[in-house]
Amino acid sequence: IDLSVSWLGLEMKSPLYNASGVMCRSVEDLEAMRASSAGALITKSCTLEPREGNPEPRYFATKLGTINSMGLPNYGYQYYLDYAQNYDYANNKPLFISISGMTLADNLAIIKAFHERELPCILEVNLSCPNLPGKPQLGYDLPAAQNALEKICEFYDRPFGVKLPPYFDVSHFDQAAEVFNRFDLLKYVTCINSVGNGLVIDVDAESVVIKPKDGLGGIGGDYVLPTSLANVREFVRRLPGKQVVGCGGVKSGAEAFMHILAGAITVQVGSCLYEEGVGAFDRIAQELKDLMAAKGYSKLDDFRGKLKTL
Ligand SMILES: O=C(O)c1[nH]c(=O)[nH]c(=O)c1I
Repeated sequence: IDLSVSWLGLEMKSPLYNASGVMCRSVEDLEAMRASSAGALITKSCTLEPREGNPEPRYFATKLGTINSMGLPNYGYQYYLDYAQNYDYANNKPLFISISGMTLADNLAIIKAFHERELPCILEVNLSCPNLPGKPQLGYDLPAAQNALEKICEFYDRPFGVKLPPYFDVSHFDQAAEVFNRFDLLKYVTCINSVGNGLVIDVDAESVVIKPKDGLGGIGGDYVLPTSLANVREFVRRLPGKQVVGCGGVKSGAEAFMHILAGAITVQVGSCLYEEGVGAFDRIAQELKDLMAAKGYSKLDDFRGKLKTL
């Protein structure tokens, strides 16, 4: 059974890697990801300056998934640029860099800094952080997203990706795809980021479970699987010549299989990785292999994008 993926001029031994934000803020985290059986690794979204993030508690897990309002805690883009400059690309799995500047100017400055160094890492522009009080996310302001992509593509001349929020209306899939199809160098989209501004309530305490935003936070885990699968399938249909990375609700081989069946080129693990640790990559990969063997598939292309309709 072959789980390898070739895309963006990269080779991955496994389609599985971390969702940005999970196990990727510190060098220790990134080194744990690099040492794991994940096929790639992506850094925590970074800003121009280091950020503490929101007050704690800012993350909480339930039986069905997670809620977070981290508030973009990160060590600042230079920390990740240093990691990217010292990374041994020839002998390691692919490295992705997530960027989530607080302003367009910040985003452009960070991207310029990476561009100048002509590193093999792939940039992923986060259009969808839902947890910055008072800051609407670009993913839900398509004219602003288009403007940002235009400004980036004025100078950035290498393949890159974007991290998208979930969309829920078919007209939004159409409108978003119309924007993304304008940019040839935008080679992939990652669907989805957390489902924004959910509210988890603790009945015993009669209280919310996280401090920021009076308890509102991005939802991940089992809660979001149908939404993430829909976003993958709808964007695969609408973005010819681009790839879609599946993210949301992956906790076993079955969900990884679903995402690939829906058309995903690779599959990210967030909530499950946060709760289980890097062993999740070995377990999920084995479960995926077992499922493929039972179905008579020997490689991912045997079933990728072949979801049947009725
Ligand atoms: O609160 C966060 O740091 C965060 N949390 C998320 O669930 N998605 C994001 O893109 C971000 I930047």
